[in-house]
Amino acid sequence: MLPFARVTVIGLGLIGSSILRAVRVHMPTVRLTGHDVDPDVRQTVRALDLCDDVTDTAGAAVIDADLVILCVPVGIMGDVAAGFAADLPADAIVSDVGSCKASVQAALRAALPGAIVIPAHPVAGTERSGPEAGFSSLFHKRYCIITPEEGADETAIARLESFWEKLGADVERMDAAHHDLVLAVTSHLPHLIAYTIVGTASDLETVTQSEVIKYSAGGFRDFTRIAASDPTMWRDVFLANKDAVLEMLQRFSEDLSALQRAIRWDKGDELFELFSRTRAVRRSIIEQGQDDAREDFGRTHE
Ligand SMILES: NC(=O)c1ccc[n+]([C@@H]2O[C@H](COP(=O)([O-])OP(=O)(O)OC[C@H]3O[C@@H](n4cnc5c(N)ncnc54)[C@H](O)[C@@H]3O)[C@@H](O)[C@H]2O)c1
Ligand SMILES: O=C(O)C(=O)C[C@]1(C(=O)O)C=C[C@@H](O)C=C1
Repeated sequence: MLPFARVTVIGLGLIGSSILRAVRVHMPTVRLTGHDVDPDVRQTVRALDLCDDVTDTAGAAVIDADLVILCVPVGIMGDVAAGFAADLPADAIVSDVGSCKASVQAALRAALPGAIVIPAHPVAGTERSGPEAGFSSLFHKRYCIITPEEGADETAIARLESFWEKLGADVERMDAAHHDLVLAVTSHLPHLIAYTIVGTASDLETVTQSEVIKYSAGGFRDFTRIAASDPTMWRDVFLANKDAVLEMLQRFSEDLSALQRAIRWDKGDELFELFSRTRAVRRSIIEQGQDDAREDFGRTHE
């Protein structure tokens, strides 16, 4: 049995359009409605025929929905929800895909008093954005973390879990604050480091006469992929998950200083020990099969 018959997606970029495509593949009888604030995006989604209806307002998109998923940048989730609050059916479940959860949860709760809100985060994405960047297998074998508030309706949680499982995701539950700490180190800090290193290299271009870009090989290239990620999305994530990111950044800075000291004082054994530990982390990720989907993605889309 299908968990929902009428699904509305608000924000039709990479993640929103991937959800539409995945629902079409895995639950083809579901009626899909989409809305995006950008008329060009709405036009593209219509041309790609990704859903049954594309509406010009958020209110019109939610009016007969039984699941509404917000796929907009985390900094505007609350405003977008407030914009459709008056049109939301009382029994509709509202969810989101935001990359951090505590602040989004609070914003949705404030914008939609009395509504059934079950936040979620599919831990799957790419550096690309917009409706043309989406693809139906994005969530396949990737985690989707659901962060229900204490006391949230178990039936609603189970329906949302079933929805994500049907899209191919492995669903886990987590407390929102814990989610934000974990993702600060596994996702947000790596993006911050990539933005920094590519920014530093590009500042150095005048000194190195463009050789940084010219000779950029494997390592730097990998960083440039991450550093090409959407500026609006990531500005919002860092501001919305400020406390957890700053805490992880503090730890990272201390570890970087220790590494700096080890290099200065020729402590080769310390460097070797760290690099051996990090190699083991990579191996255990591969052994758990966590990297397969990403490698498939790279082959298809680069
Ligand atoms: N990109 C990733 O790797 C990734 C992964 C998991 C979760 N997320 C989360 O998914 C959400 C969307 O990210 P994305 O990568 O799809 O971004 P995107 O830029 O591809 O799409 C966002 C869409 O939201 C629309 N939008 C902006 N303001 C709006 C408004 N007021 N009303 C309606 N639509 C509006 C934009 O026009 C755009 O089409 C973010 O919250 C992000 O944190 C992203
Ligand atoms: O692969 C990428 O490009 C991503 O950045 C995806 C990624 C991640 O950091 O893993 C980015 C943000 C999300 O909220 C979830 C997934």
